[in-house]
Amino acid sequence: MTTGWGAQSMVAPLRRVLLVRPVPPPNPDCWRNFGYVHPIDQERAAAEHAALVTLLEREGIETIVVEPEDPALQDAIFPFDPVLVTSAGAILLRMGKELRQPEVAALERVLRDLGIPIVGRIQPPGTVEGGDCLWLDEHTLIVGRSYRTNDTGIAQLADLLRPKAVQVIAVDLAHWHGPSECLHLLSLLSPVDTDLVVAYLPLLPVRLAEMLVDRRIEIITVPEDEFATQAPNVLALAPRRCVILKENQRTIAALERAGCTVFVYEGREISHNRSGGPTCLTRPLLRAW
Ligand SMILES: NC(=O)NCCC[C@H](N)C(=O)O
Repeated sequence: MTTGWGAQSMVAPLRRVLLVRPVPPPNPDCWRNFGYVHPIDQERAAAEHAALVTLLEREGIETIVVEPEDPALQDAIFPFDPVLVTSAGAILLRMGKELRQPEVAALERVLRDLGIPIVGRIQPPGTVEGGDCLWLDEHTLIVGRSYRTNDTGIAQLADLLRPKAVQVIAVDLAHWHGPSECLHLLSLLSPVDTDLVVAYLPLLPVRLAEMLVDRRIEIITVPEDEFATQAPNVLALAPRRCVILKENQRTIAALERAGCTVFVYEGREISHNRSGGPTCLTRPLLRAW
């Protein structure tokens, strides 16, 4: 078993990762409250999730897989969002989507059991979701100001990270389809190497697009039709070794042309129905070179 924690990178080799199994829904109609696309097929969700865990384990990554006790936590399968893991320990975030707020306490218990120190937490009225947090390098965290992540939350996060020599840079996200739909910064972009990202350019904040150019980071652009199937949400297992939803064929081909080894998974239930890709389905606990 690996020990340690710290993941101030999106691309350093993934050593240890947390996943949360889909818990059977409390009633057949709950998908509507969560804003899902269609009713939940629990059997399929469980099978897709298990296949993703197997994929990661085959790559030699230590997986920690937990299941929530509370059936109301349907979105808990996205453990990327309630917590940020720094080299010093975990920062508990505060969810902008109210139905997801109890996930933070549930993950806090898991982290404590794993012996990972809690080094800070976002307090009300602040909100920050992990999906809006992007490590550009270990000293630079880009945070999307979205319907889920507010100014107070970003200011608190900056205060927590400043003593750890991390600069927080906020970028505004667009309205897109409004607050009822989930649009995180990581819905728009994923790093796959220190000098390569996959991104849907039309919605990318200009400040971030300019930072990529300044840093000479190459951009693989996601085509219009693959934005809908979450092609910009790609999980790097290591530089140029990544996981993406299988239907994104043109983005996969572009990644391969750029020298990436690409692993695919099926996510009709765990990703498309619930609007979250492989980054959201995993919470890296340790990334280390
Ligand atoms: N980081 C992510 O983009 N997470 C996806 C979360 C989707 C979930 N249904 C939500 O609305 O929060």
